[in-house]
Amino acid sequence: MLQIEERRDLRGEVRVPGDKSISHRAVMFGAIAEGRSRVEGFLPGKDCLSTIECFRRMGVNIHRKGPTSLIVEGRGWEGLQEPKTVLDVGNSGTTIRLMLGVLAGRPFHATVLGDESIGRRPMNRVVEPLRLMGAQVDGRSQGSFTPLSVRGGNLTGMIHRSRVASAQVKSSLLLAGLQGKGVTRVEEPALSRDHTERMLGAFGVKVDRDSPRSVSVAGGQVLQARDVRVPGDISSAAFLLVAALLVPGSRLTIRGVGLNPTRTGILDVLRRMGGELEIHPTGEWNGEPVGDITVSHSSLTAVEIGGELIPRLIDEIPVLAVAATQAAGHTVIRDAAELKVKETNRIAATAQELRKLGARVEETEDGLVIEGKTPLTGGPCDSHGDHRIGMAMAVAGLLATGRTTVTQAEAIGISFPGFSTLLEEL
Ligand SMILES: O=C(O)C1=C[C@@H](OP(=O)(O)O)[C@@H](O)[C@H](O)C1
Ligand SMILES: C=C(OP(=O)(O)O)C(=O)O
Repeated sequence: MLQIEERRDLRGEVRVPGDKSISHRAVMFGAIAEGRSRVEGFLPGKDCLSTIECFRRMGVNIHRKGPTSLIVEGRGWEGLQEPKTVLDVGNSGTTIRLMLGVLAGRPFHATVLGDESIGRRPMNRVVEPLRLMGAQVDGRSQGSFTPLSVRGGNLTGMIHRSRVASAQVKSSLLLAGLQGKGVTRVEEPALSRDHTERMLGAFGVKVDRDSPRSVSVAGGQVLQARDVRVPGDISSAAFLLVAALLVPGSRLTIRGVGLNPTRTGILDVLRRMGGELEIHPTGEWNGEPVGDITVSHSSLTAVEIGGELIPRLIDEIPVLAVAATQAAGHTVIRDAAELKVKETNRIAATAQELRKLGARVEETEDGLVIEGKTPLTGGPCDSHGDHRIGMAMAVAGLLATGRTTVTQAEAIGISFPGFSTLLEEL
């Protein structure tokens, strides 16, 4: 259980752990590449450790050289081996969906499963197109849910028009497409995070950005090993940004944060709300922009958000809702139905937990309406086993009067190991 006391002035200069999306891809792409890749700044969160374990089970040697440093001995596509035991992705949607794209083209059988939460998340969004490309996939409810059983095959490229803006779907199909005949193109309703496109490029793959919402790869391409330096995770930084905006007297600098424009929706919205944020780009690490962010306590006003902005801040919505409780007016979040199929139903969990502290939050079909400014009163909350809900409630606890407790707080280690220690040090 995490205990949080009301705080004054969060001050200092910090770094956040490595980007989760980029860490997963560094391990996977390193594993299927030819040669040895070194990864620095890797996120040692539980989800990324699940990715390491799954690829080890396919015969890939991955050496941990320290908490955030790895060597991946790539085996090339052909070198991946049939796993002798199940591939357990734990709580990680990114691991399972991207790995299914890899498995779809491998000439062996694999059984894939995860925890209870993974068992509720829709897999048909990747299973159906992968079947159309030629993979054999079966599983619970006709392969819509884990456990899944995959026998990879000879794949043929296809054009897939995704109903959802999902980087996991896009990445899975591109990974399958690289192993298939012909071209695979993925079109999405709005641009989702593009780390796969950027990192495949860095590994020597030709990726065509046909239009802002459409990307394609030709099959038969090989990845060449390369070293990856992982920027700090802007999704983790978001918790500290919101905390510093809301706690009076705060001023905080976060260094070395990824500033990929497909991920910076949270910065745009916090600024629109009146948040004082200074953003200093410092360079590019393997095709990913990086910089420092300084944030100061600010008074906020409500905003309405939806449309193409949503995929650019999808994981930040629970903590954005915390910010909205302190913004004057009604904050309206729409077009975010995808939140219902994350680790938990994040629309319901955010509303339920924030209300426990006195927030005025209404659930809608595809989002939330939050009324501010509302004083929060400390009390017992629960993470629902969802790291982002746990951290959002911890941030709420920093401004709520008295003491807030968060049960099932161990979930935070999925993406932000050291979160509570870092908060204490500020
Ligand atoms: O590709 C990725 O690394 C991710 C994509 C997003 O999911 P969807 O692709 O389901 O939107 C995001 O919510 C998740 O945390 C990580
Ligand atoms: C949704 C998330 O991750 P995943 O889909 O990889 O489980 C997240 O980290 O918020």
